[in-house]
Amino acid sequence: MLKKINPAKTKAWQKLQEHYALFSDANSDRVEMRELFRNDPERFVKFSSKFEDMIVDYSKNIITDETLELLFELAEECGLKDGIEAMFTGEKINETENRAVLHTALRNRSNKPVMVDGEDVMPKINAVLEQMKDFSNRLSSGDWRGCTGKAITDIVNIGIGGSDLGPFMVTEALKPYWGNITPHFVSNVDGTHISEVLKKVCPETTLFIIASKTFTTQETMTNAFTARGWFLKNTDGESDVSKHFVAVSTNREEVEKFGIDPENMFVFWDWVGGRYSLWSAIGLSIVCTIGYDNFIELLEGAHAMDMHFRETSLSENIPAILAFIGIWYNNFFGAETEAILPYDQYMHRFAAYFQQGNMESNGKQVDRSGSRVDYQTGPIVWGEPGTNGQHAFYQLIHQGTKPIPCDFIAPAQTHNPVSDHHQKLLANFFAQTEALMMGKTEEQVRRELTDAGKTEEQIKTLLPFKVFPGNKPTNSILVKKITPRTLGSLIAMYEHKIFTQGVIWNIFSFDQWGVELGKQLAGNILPELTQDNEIDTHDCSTNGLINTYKQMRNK
Ligand SMILES: O=P(O)(O)OC[C@H]1O[C@@H](O)[C@@H](O)[C@@H](O)[C@@H]1O
Repeated sequence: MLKKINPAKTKAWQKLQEHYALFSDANSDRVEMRELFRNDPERFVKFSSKFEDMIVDYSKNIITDETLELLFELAEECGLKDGIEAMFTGEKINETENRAVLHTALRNRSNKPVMVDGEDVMPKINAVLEQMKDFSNRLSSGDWRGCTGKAITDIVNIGIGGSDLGPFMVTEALKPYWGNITPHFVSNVDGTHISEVLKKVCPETTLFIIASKTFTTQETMTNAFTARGWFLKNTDGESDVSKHFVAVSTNREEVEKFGIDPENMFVFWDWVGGRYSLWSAIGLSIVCTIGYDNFIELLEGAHAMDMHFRETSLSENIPAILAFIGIWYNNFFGAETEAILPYDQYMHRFAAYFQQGNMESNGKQVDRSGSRVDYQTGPIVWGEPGTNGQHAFYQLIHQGTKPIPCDFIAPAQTHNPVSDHHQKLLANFFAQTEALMMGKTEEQVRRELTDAGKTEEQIKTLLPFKVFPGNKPTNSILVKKITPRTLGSLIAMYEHKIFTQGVIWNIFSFDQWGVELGKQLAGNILPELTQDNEIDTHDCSTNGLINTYKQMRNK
């Protein structure tokens, strides 16, 4: 089990707090990155790690050897190493749901046994993989026929949260690997989402994958029933449903109730968390889109990162180091957010994916003993692909008042070598991380303005606005190319970063009770919306909004 240690009460935490004074804004002699770089030409070599075709450069952080040493001490005091073993060996570390956490078993390509409740889970994982392989081969070869004998050309994954974000992000990131099946994704209960997707597909050649761990999620079931209604309206009869609807779930009973043949059901298990489920049967839409072999490459890449995370000492451990640096800013510099900035258009959903990964996992205020924490936990995670972000929100990162550590991610090789686009893209990547670190001093600005022929008066007026403080931290993650394997490693790297932080913050990262309340209340309100009568069962704001909505919808 994970230890229950208040990180803020550890010796390392106290030392980190003292150490922070060196870098604090309150210290007029503070140590800044510019100086650290000036004093150590080896800083890049020292503070970067290679992993297969990936390099993670964390040298542009406000850290010294001592900072990392203290963070390693913190991790040791909090029992990180034992925690990692507990997760990999199937201990029920998701205590509030009494579940193991074994997304790593789903990509355990060594096939060594992983035991849960005395049972090796590998045979059943492999059996589902075979079923996914067979199914996707039948789809792409045209062996699986729709109701009028035509081959399937489009799949629609209906799911939400973990049953949508992972497959959507991965299929987008790996678009260059698509075969002859086009994927579509419907998640939002807003009827616009399904309506727009249904406009693009033809019932005879479309297969719906209803993806839901519980098979009770309101949004997914509503969209699934709408899809079934649309399909039946446009074809002839109930019997055809089996050729056009398959399910991915842990809940056989509900799948059968919906009318999906259990033969067409792909199972997974309660030890797969929703937001960690793309490696399970939830990845069916990925398999159908990029092919089974590429999906296996994705699993292989993740497995390689798993091994690295499990077996490498903390001082060389990439996910752990990223986690420690995150804690450093979150808990000592008071950073509230982190940006993930992929310089790769195909990865445009990567930040959104890890927004859920991070915020649902570590958005917790109660520690593992059930007490309110007295320190900050999970950061707000956000981001957009470069260079679009540069023209939108980088201003605040450069010159705003909030510290925002950023991860820059880019491939050295593009799938679309169009003239010099990629060099321009990467020039921006490198320039931004350099500018964020170096900033622009008063002296530089003064020289520039003098060279531009400005008067002393003009220089004085403009100077404060044109100075960049710099000292803004970034991690740079450069991969050779975005392949299924590299993507698998990248995702696993961030997953383990989240895990590491959760262990140290002494919170449970694998439950999500916080999403329940809204669901419950929506369930109470829905029947109140069916009639036009005035409602007075809530607070005056909620009553007022509901009653105004009822008036508006009728006029
Ligand atoms: O896969 P199902 O059960 O439909 O859940 C979909 C999503 O629901 C949300 O409320 C969260 O709990 C997510 O973690 C989950 O991925």
